[in-house]
Amino acid sequence: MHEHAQPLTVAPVQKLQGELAVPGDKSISHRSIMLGSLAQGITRISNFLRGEDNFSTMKAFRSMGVPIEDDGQTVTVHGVGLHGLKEPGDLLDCGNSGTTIRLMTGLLSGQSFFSVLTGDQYLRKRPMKRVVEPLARMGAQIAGRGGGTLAPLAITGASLSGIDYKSPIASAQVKSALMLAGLYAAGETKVTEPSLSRDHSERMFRFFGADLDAFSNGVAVRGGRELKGQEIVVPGDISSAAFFLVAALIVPGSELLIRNVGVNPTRTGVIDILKAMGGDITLQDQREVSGEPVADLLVRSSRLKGIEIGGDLVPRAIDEFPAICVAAAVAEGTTTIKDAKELRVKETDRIAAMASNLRTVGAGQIDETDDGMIIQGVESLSGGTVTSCGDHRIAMSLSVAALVCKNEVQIDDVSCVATSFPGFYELLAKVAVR
Ligand SMILES: O=C(O)C1=C[C@@H](OP(=O)(O)O)[C@@H](O)[C@H](O)C1
Ligand SMILES: C=C(OP(=O)(O)O)C(=O)O
Repeated sequence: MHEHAQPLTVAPVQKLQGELAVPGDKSISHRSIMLGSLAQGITRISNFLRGEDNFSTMKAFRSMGVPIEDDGQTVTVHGVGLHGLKEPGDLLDCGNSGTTIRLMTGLLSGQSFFSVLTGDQYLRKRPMKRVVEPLARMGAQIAGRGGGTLAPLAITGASLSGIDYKSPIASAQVKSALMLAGLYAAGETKVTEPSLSRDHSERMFRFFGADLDAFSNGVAVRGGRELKGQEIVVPGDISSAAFFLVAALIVPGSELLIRNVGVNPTRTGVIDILKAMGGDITLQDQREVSGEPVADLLVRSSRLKGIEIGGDLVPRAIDEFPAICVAAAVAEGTTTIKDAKELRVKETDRIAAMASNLRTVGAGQIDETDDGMIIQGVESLSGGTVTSCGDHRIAMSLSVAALVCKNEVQIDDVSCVATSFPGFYELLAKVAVR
């Protein structure tokens, strides 16, 4: 929980109607600051996500001597070149952001200085061995709590050599950490994944002129080539749009047009899943912006049915499972989620958090498994007092569930929503008919 907990009561709605645009993509916003900082020349970023996680990344680069301005419209990064970062004078605090700490661990491994990465109480519990271990094989010198598996992580810059890494998990954070280290490594750094995770790093590396090959299940980066500053327009975050997709599907009589959403195929698992459940979602005006596919999403309320979700779909929808659980809770029949063990090591254990909170608001039978859960849908939910567990996606998912509860839902702390979706409740109020 944040220092100042912000409890909130969410009441049911009649329906959702209208148009909205969700804020910029979190993953792409992080990467635009990182590559912009390492590039030569200026990078201008519009629709940058002004969420706490991205501010953590911004602050870290500022404290390594990168001038970054934000006039409220455009973020301007004055790149210092591949070898222009300066030793930070203090700890780099990554706050709640797994993406910041894991990508920075890779990036900092190949610098010529010492740095220490830490984060909040949740981040300091999340597994770091997944990046520390392959980076150590490249020659990185990283020490940390728990035998180097937990933050804070202390990194002594070292000279790195490329490796051919077969990652046991489909994780864009692991892949991207090695890609960033690869920019500084001798030879080629290759990462193969069990199934392709989000490929924003691959796309942005190419956009900035890095030397890389992307293939169906991974990427190879060759270091040394300077990057060039770019103009980046960040698409809306499909992970944020997901809350409105689920909300409009489950509240009868709703219709929403969500404009300007990133629909990179490595991220559209949530659309595939909701459509397979019977959801009426249409992609309109598909286009490409800064090397990323974008569309407007039209969603109409639908009678959903339970399905089985597993395999390659899971990494393509990893952050949307809390919202998908809400859809499953009011769908007809059984939804089975498997191959999703990664959900247990996010900001909180998202399997346990959703199972227990949904039970509290009157969901049907929910059984947790090691790598997922089995949810029996019910006609309607009742309401009650739930906990966000300090996790932004849990807070927003429970807020969506509240829209179809018979009674109000009290959430203990929604301050965490600012991590990825500042303005979420204002947008919800804008399209809610009460
Ligand atoms: O690379 C990224 O920007 C992200 C990768 C995913 O994490 P993993 O790499 O741990 O799957 C995702 O859950 C996270 O929100 C953002
Ligand atoms: C898991 C998430 O982010 P991170 O790993 O960057 O903390 C998320 O945003 O749902």
